[in-house]
Amino acid sequence: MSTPTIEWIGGVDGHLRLIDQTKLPAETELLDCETVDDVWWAIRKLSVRGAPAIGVAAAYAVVLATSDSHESVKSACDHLATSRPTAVNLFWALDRMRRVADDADRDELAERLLAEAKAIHSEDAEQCAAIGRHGADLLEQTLAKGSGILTHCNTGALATGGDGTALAVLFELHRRGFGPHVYADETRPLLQGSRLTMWELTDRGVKATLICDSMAAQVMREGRVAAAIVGADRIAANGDSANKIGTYGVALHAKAHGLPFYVAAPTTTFDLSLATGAEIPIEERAASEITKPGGVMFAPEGVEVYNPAFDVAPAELIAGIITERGVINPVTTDTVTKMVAN
Ligand SMILES: CSC[C@H]1O[C@H](OP(=O)(O)O)[C@H](O)[C@@H]1O
Repeated sequence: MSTPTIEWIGGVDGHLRLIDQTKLPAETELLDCETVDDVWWAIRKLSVRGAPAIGVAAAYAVVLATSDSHESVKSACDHLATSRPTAVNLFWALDRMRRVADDADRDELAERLLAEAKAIHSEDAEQCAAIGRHGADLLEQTLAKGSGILTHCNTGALATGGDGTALAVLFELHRRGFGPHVYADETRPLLQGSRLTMWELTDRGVKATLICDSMAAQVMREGRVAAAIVGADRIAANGDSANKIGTYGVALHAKAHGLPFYVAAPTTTFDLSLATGAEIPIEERAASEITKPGGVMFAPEGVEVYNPAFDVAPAELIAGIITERGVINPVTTDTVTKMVAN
């Protein structure tokens, strides 16, 4: 992927440039965000999406506020926090920006904010690389070369400030000559798997097969995959992990077929203030994403719709959580806290 998912253009008076992911794979359209609200809408519409990428984009958005006043920075952070509720990286990144603003004098505010946003971005890229290495080490030890590995949604460069989380592991396995065969769930209703993951895997030359979400159990039953690996949007202190809707089903299917189910996420995706996944806020999105995607009528007008964007895989279904610091296994409050707490 030659075009960066997220790029700051210019200096403190610059702007944020994003790939508009709602237009992929048909076209690679760039979105130039000049205001905080431009980024708010980009996050809300999933022009930029994926827990780490949302955090990085929000950090840069704070720089777009009229950053010569602390009050404008505070209101920008408060506004951005209302864009989407589940990915904890958004709130973690905004808190980091608030702390810098609190510590900065007025005449250095803009420079300090831009430096912090760039640091959040580069740190995420390093975390992605480390997750890729730790995950590839683990799967090389536990799976036969050339194994099929199932994944759900999109967790690559499009979802992060670097090479991805679960996809970073698959990219690293590919680089090492392990030859993974990736089975990618299309991931209804917004099709991040078919539109984005297949785009990224194809671009990198990774062997990949697209399946409907409803096919995951059969693919496992036929022995086509030896494991599943997914990302996360918020992980509670006991290891319960919120991720794209359908992930809980993948975890249950993996358990039923005796296959390991892994989660890959940076420590910035953990929320130790929540004891269990029951407390994770789950975003509900518009009915039209199901009934009229792209304006095409898929259901009668006015039907009742339930559209949660995420679900929670309980820790007991997770074989290991791959972080930039190493693998959490077994997944318990004790092991999570030991790995994640600073
Ligand atoms: C690397 S985190 C990616 C994570 O975010 C996705 O959700 P969305 O596309 O709605 O932002 C999905 O849960 C992925 O696993």
